[in-house]
Amino acid sequence: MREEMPYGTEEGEGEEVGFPNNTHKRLVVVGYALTSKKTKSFLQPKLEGLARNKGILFVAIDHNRPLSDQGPFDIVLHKLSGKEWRQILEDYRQTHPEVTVLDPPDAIQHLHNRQSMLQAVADMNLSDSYGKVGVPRQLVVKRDASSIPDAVANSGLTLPIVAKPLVNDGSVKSHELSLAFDRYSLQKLEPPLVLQEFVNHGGVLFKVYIVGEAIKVVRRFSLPDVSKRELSKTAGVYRFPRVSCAAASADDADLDPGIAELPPRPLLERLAKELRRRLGLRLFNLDMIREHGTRDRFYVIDINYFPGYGKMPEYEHIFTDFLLSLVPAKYKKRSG
Ligand SMILES: Nc1ncnc2c1ncn2[C@@H]1O[C@H](COP(=O)(O)OP(=O)(O)OP(=O)(O)O)[C@@H](O)[C@H]1O
Ligand SMILES: O=P(O)(O)O[C@H]1[C@H](OP(=O)(O)O)[C@@H](OP(=O)(O)O)[C@@H](O)[C@@H](O)[C@@H]1OP(=O)(O)O
Ligand SMILES: [Mg+2]
Ligand SMILES: [Mg+2]
Repeated sequence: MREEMPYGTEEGEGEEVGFPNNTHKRLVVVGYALTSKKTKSFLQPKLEGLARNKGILFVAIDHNRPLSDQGPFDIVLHKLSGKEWRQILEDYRQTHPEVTVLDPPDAIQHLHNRQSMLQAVADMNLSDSYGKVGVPRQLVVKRDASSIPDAVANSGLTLPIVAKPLVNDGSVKSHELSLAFDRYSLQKLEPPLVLQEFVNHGGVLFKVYIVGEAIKVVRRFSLPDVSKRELSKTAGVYRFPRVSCAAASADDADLDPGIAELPPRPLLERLAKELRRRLGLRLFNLDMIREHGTRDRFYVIDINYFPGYGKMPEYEHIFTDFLLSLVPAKYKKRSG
């Protein structure tokens, strides 16, 4: 914790800090290591402003200086790739057990492979009166693209198939997905790949954002359904752009209620709670779809670490409350 001057004496601290006069406050210091794109989308003025009012200060981590020489931090927030950075964080966690590192690098690493990413969902086998949550059937092809047609036939996977790079490291390439209408065309793609059954879902997906215990769901436009007729008439593999990320929100669209209805809250609560535990993560989102024609059959198709929270409604309130929930009560601003 950093000890601060009494309220009002520090330049630029403004009138909104809200600590009583003549008392010392302790700021919760959050060091962040994010790409410039992420910093821009996440650390928006409305977040920094609200955070400051609540006694939270965001400080950029300087990559040219040892982490231990910086801070002291209460929390380290990060989304950077690379082995070197992971090692720096692991060492820092060992030497600074009092600092909350969001999230542990090895837990994040688990999401860097599209096969292991969904394993926790498959293992859960979640099914209750609110619905059933699974993952689409999938097959991993490590090498040798020429083996794909036979592998697909033997696995019983049905077409169309979504081909996704096995490695999900945030690179542009790791988001280059294709939709294949016949199994022979898949030979054109470059393994390592995950081949996943395409599940018709009415062209709308649910982004389920998780911040600690908080959950927010939004609708996004997604790939349209593929009819049997269309499938029988089409061949080839088609690259498709980053639909879910680029697509406009589908929250205000005039949609078929059977497609647009959000997944039941109790189901999401259970799913999120269990995934937080199994993945050891507190900051992630899920892409979830409802099988078209069903009311309660859901699939998780993607999990992302530290996603675009800037697009989550009320993220600034949710995130600041979450950060405060991580520090001991004595540091929190007293209300009233
Ligand atoms: N099994 C599937 N069935 C139907 N549609 C799918 C399936 N898998 C992916 N999609 C569609 O393709 C989009 C991209 O897939 P996915 O979310 O796995 O990729 P990503 O590159 O990890 O995306 P993000 O930008 O969310 O990280 C999904 O948002 C959805 O529209
Ligand atoms: O671009 P945004 O900030 O919105 O966030 C996207 C984020 O990009 P960034 O972390 O590089 O910024 C992506 O991460 P990488 O796969 O590239 O690691 C991935 O998590 C997307 O799902 C996020 O979009 P969302 O799922 O929230 O729509
Ligand atoms: Mg996705
Ligand atoms: Mg993803």
